[in-house]
Amino acid sequence: MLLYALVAVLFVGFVIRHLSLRSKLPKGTKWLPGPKGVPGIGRVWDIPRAHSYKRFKQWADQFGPIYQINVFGVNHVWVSTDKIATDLLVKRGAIYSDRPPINQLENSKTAPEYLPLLGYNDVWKRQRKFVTQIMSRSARSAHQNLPLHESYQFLAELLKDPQRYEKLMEDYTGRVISRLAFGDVSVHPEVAIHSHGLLKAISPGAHLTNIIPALKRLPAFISPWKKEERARHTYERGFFLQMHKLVSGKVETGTALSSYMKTFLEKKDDTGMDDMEGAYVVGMSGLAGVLTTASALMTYILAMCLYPQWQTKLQAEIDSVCGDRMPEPSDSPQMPVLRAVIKEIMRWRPITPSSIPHESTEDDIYEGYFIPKGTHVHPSQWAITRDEDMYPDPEVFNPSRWLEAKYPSYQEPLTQYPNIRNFTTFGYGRRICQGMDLVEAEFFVGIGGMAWAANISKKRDALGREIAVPAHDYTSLLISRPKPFQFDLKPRTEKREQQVWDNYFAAQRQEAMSSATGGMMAGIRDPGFALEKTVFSPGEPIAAAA
Ligand code: HEM
Repeated sequence: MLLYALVAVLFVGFVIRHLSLRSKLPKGTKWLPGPKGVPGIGRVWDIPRAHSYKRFKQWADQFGPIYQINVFGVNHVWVSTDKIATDLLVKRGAIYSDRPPINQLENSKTAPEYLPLLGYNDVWKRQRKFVTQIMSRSARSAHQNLPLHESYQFLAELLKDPQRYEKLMEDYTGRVISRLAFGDVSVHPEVAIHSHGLLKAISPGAHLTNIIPALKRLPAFISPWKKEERARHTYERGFFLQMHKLVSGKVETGTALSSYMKTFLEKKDDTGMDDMEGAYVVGMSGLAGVLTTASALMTYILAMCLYPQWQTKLQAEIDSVCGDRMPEPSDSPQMPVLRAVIKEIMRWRPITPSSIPHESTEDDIYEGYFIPKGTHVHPSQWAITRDEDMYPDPEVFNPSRWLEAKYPSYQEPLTQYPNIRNFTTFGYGRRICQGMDLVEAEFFVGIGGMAWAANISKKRDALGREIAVPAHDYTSLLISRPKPFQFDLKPRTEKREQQVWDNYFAAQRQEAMSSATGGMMAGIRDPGFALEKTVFSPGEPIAAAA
């Protein structure tokens, strides 16, 4: 009975909100086109929980590159070209940089916790400033070698056990970010656990609260969502605090490795943040860096199964530029094909296809259309990367579109372009992703390394027939990835396999030596990692070096 009364009150609330929104159209302006709905709930029944971005793209095809839709009393604007997204979110960034609330979380806009989810307020400003500083410091420092260092272990593990690719990719990106954030590689499994927890909490498709905002007002004792969120949050908070304590202890004894947390502790007075906020902003950087980057590595395998000609072209470039060795970041200007494959992966299968919405803080008029304050603006990555004027035959994985002048997306010089910086899939304006430099380095050696080391192809069944690989069977959380599929991954040659292992053992030796001298890699050995070589006898290169 209580529940029915609540639902009735909420419904009336929606209708009133809907009608008051409709009545405020300024003179001489019009509403954006869009699918019509029922007062109060809008068009909610027509939005699927899985892959809703495909429905939003269909509506873009019908109503144009900018349209609006009401969902539970909130005005949503969907943008499907890079130009309109830039006009609104970059050029008018002063009024389009707020975030909508995430209803599953408590106070996501104001609590000094998750930087990407904060409103456009002073908490966001100080956190963003701090992250800009640590990211640019770390990009300039020796930390940029970490992806290369970690890629050696990643490739060795992948050759040994390719079907564990999802876990191995998360391990790779998790190790890099755990070293950067905490100077401690051993915590990467826990960083991954918290990344999955937060991803589920903020994904529209995972919790009804994120679709029906009013459910947030249900008292805790009848809300399973609140119970789940409190448990998740307490667990995560404990981890961030534990990392803060651990690094503080090491700073005091002079044994802390360089890390975002160490920088925070040293510069705390300048940051305007207290310990809890500092622990969160560092921890959040860690969580942002695991699942996003790993998703694109998974798409690389899928793309190579479906478009093997690009593996051949990529390997030809690698062999001609690098000879026998693995690609390294300094090879980048000579490797446009590798950069084009990376960029095409991000275009073909955007990692956050539904996009991360901005919220407007003032009424606005765009080309005669009225966009009221409080509108949730979605720069639809799925649609923008399928804009046929910019990307002809958008469903085809075609890195040539970045390499040949006949394509609209082509840019010169090829020593510099294509690159992924500021690409639509990293968002827009004042809220653009802060991890782009790191991601670029991780992709270059992670994807370049896979192409250098291994041949990927469709798997064959016992009768020698190829097992089909679905071109788009992706998960439906905010960060999307291909659902597990079967493939074959084999070393390109025996010699290459040997080199993968040699690189791996050399990296281990470097860590051991660095550890002994207290250098940058000191203490970064992963205590949980015990990789055994399958083809060559384990430990051989280490013994040879000793
Ligand atoms: C391929 C990997 C990644 C993708 C596709 C990605 C994508 C995005 C997107 C779409 C946004 C929202 C932008 C907007 O609102 O307009 C964002 C924000 C953010 N990203 Fe990334 N990201 C990636 C990796 C990373 C990494 C590795 C880090 C850090 C180590 C990171 C840190 C952040 C932060 C801190 C924000 C919040 C910025 C703000 O709200 O002011 N991201 N990212």
